[in-house]
Amino acid sequence: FNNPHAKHGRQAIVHLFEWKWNDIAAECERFLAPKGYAGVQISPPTESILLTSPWRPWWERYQPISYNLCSRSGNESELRDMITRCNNVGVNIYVDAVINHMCGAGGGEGTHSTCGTYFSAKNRDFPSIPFSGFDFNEGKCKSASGDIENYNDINQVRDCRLVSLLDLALEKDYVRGKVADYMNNLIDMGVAGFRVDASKHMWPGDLTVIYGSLHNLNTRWFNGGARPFMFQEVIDMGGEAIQASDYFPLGRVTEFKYGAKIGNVFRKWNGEKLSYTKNWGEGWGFMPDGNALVFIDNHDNQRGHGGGGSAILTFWDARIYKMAVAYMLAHPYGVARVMSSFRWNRADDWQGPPSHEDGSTKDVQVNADDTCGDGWVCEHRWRQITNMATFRNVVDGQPHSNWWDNGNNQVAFGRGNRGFIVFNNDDWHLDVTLNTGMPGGTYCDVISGQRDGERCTGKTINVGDDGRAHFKISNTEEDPMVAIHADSKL
Ligand SMILES: O=C(/C=C/c1ccc(O)c(O)c1)N[C@@H](Cc1ccc(O)cc1)C(=O)NCCCOc1c(-c2ccc(O)c(O)c2)oc2cc(O)cc(O)c2c1=O
Ligand SMILES: [Ca+2]
Repeated sequence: FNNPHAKHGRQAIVHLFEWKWNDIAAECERFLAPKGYAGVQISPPTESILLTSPWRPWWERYQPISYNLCSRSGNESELRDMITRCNNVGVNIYVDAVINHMCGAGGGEGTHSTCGTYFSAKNRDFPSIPFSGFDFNEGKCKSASGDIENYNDINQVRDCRLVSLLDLALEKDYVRGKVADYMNNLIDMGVAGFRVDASKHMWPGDLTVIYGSLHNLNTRWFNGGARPFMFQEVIDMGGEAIQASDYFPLGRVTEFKYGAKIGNVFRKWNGEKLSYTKNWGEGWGFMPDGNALVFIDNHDNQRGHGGGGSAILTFWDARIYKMAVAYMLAHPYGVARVMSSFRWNRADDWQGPPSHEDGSTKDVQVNADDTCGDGWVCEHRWRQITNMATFRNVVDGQPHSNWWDNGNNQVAFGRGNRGFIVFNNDDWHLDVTLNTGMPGGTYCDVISGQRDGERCTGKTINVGDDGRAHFKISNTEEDPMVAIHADSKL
């Protein structure tokens, strides 16, 4: 369950948060495949409650009311079409699976759902699946309110309602069967795996049984016997009864400490310095490399709450955000996920995706310069990030090597003989000759530009036969970093 089944040596996953299926399909063909992204994490594809107060918040999709594949992003046939088109160009699809709960207990009853299916929250009645009152944990939860009140009581965290969300009784064969049917339907369509939402709130034993009943991946696109890639969302910043390691036997786990620490390092908060990251990875207390799914920000903590607090870097802090994403993509630790966001009014962090008056999601607008518009941020399309996704592919398998630092916030490191990156996060010039470990030759910097035939559109770096090169990076540059790799050599 730890293998993303990436194709053609591709490495990075992109979370196309709230994108419609038709836009994702187009993006796979026109951008993600050509640029070498490995796959896409898509928003929950199931029918959810339809909330109007506040107006269509992004988190309504995390309140399922049926397993009909009909949502803000499109219907079942659009989903099938997108999965097929992305798979056909070697871009995998990973589904955000919300299987811990249904909608909030106060969700009311009726057909206020994304596809008009009837449900009743107060009667815990979801006839489309069907789930009835017997299929929820009401009786099992021992807290006074029925909601989780104490995060150090592991029984409450698993068996009580997370912020009033109706909690599924996943120890029941019937419920396990319905959840597995939902996931197997998607596997048979061709998805490569799942991001499992709110995993902290489900017993590992129940998840073990559910994952055990999942089909192998569709052999139209994957090798026989391929098991779905599973990565569990577990917000573990330390200090709670539940540990990320409880979920290691189930697949990869989100490492929330990664984004929190790297945010402090690049913001230079709490005395952190870039030169301290010489032993980045397990040396910083993160989970073992083979268990980790890493990211700078995610859909929840980019809004300032969730795992990581105010240190989390986002597209709002563009200059140091690009440095942190570049660092993540250059470093060998973990499976890397790049966030792709939409803009919202900072005071209204509940806001959903760019949409029309009727609440329907707007198409993604792609500009002539390959950036996005109309509220879509498309961080994954920013040249510095895209080129570093390519860097990660080119250096795959090469060890972290040739570390240098100035004892403060200027550092450099290589990946064997296939890549090298230099950062200047100090308030003064960087001007130094370093051993890159790379073959002599002329290389294009892939941050300020890239190789275009026999010329560089950005900076040019000359590496001597001794592997040494001279780097000059002013602290006032737009992007105070330089990266070269085997495929950017003239
Ligand atoms: O802010 C939010 C939504 C956050 C959210 C949504 C999806 C996620 O995957 C996630 O990690 C967070 N939701 C708002 C509004 C809200 C939504 C539903 C509800 O019943 C009550 C309120 C909010 O203020 N939520 C309370 C704080 C965030 O508490 C939530 C967490 C959560 C937060 C911290 C933890 O350590 C943790 O283990 C779980 O997970 C969710 C998972 C869901 O599938 C749906 C949710 O509503 C939530 C969720 O509310
Ligand atoms: Ca639960």
